[in-house]
Amino acid sequence: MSESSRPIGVAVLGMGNVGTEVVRILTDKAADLQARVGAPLELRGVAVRDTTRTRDGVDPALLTDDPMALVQRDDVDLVVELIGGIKPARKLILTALEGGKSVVTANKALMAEHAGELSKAAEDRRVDLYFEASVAGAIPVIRPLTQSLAGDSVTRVAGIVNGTTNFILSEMGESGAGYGKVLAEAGRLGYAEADPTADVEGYDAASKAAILASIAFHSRVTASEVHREGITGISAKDFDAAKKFDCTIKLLAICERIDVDGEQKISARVYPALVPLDHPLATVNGAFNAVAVEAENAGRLMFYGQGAGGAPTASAVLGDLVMAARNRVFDGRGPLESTYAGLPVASIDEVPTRYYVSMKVADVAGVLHQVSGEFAQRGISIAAVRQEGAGDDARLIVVTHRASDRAQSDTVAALEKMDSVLKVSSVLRLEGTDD
Ligand SMILES: NC(=O)c1ccc[n+]([C@@H]2O[C@H](COP(=O)([O-])OP(=O)(O)OC[C@H]3O[C@@H](n4cnc5c(N)ncnc54)[C@H](O)[C@@H]3O)[C@@H](O)[C@H]2O)c1
Ligand SMILES: N[C@@H](CCO)C(=O)O
Ligand code: NA
Repeated sequence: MSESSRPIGVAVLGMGNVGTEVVRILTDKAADLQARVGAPLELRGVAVRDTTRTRDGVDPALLTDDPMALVQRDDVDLVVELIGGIKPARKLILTALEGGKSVVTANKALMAEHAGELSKAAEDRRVDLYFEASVAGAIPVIRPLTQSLAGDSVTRVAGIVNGTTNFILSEMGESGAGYGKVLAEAGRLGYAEADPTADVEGYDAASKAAILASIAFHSRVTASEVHREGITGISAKDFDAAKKFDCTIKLLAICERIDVDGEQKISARVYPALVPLDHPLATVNGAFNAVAVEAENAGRLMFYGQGAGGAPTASAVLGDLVMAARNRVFDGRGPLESTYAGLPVASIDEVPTRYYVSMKVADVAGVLHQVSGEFAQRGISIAAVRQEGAGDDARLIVVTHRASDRAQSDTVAALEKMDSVLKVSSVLRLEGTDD
């Protein structure tokens, strides 16, 4: 062995759903990993909250409740951060990078807010910062975007990037199962975040959208710039309504380059939307994720697989770990952060969307005319109207063609004020269609 194939010291921070699987694979596959890296990966320590708890297959001597001391050890070359959240993860990663150690993380919340600071620290010390596991678990999306498509121009990245909400929506759509029960099951299966509000309110998907938009469009987009709506307002009634239009409901993350009055902007948005049953995303169920990428020369690419869960996510972490370790051995480096395009983020108001509006109306002559008049006044063309029920149960469902989201939401606000519209019961956007 050459001098460069000295063992690579690895520190793992956090031993929850993902950390446990990473440690297992590091141990079980040590020989294969060594062959792929060109040097042995040696686990120097595992930071946990409770060092007194025994953990299968882990030497208790490796456990520590002082992650900062572990990160600073001279014999640690690579740090794998799997604690999650901003504190203490940000400081630990910064310390590692500043100390000349490469970092692998699955932390989308952190990468979506602090990518600039962390990338700079990595560049200053010429070390790697990899985060494939932070978006869509096992599915390779970061590396295809930052490396395979580095010579193309990406126009759109869109799909299902949150396993927990997709699991909940799939169950609600198929069996009509109650929301709370399905969410608890998602937690038990290791899909949900430590605080599942991040999943169901769309924060997790918004973080992923920010990461995807940043790397796809060579700009910097943070989670707070992503328009975000969660799934807590979605009910069985919405699914019934969706079925009538041959659609299902999915929480989508959409990142696009759009033209706003001649200016190129980024639209990054997360919301539950109607998706036609014959669209590829409609059949992505459970904790599976799917990401469609459109690029000027490559055309359309689809990525599909397990977007959450300990072992699938650990697969992506290990992929990054092998890359970072090989770079140590062979003195290479992964791609740097690329933000040269510096595109601004569009407001949701500027984005062309399609709306589905279901309302309870007074069963009197002229209601349809009044309602369609509100859409027409704002230049919105109607694609379909359905009248259902009669008397106290008279309902009107309108599906529009594409128009600015501002015009659509203003129309809904106007409908809510009309005497003949008793209640706007459901408003959803419609995606996965051309018009
Ligand atoms: N679970 C998934 O499916 C999944 C998928 C992709 C990415 N991720 C990301 O991976 C990361 C970890 O997720 P997880 O599901 O394993 O979470 P988890 O809550 O199961 O694990 C986190 C672990 O970190 C430990 N911890 C907290 N503070 C600590 C500290 N100061 N020192 C040492 N340990 C500490 C906790 O005790 C816990 O065991 C998060 O950033 C998450 O967003 C998770
Ligand atoms: N909580 C996340 C984990 C994967 O990033 C999800 O459900 O998708
Ligand atoms: Na991934």
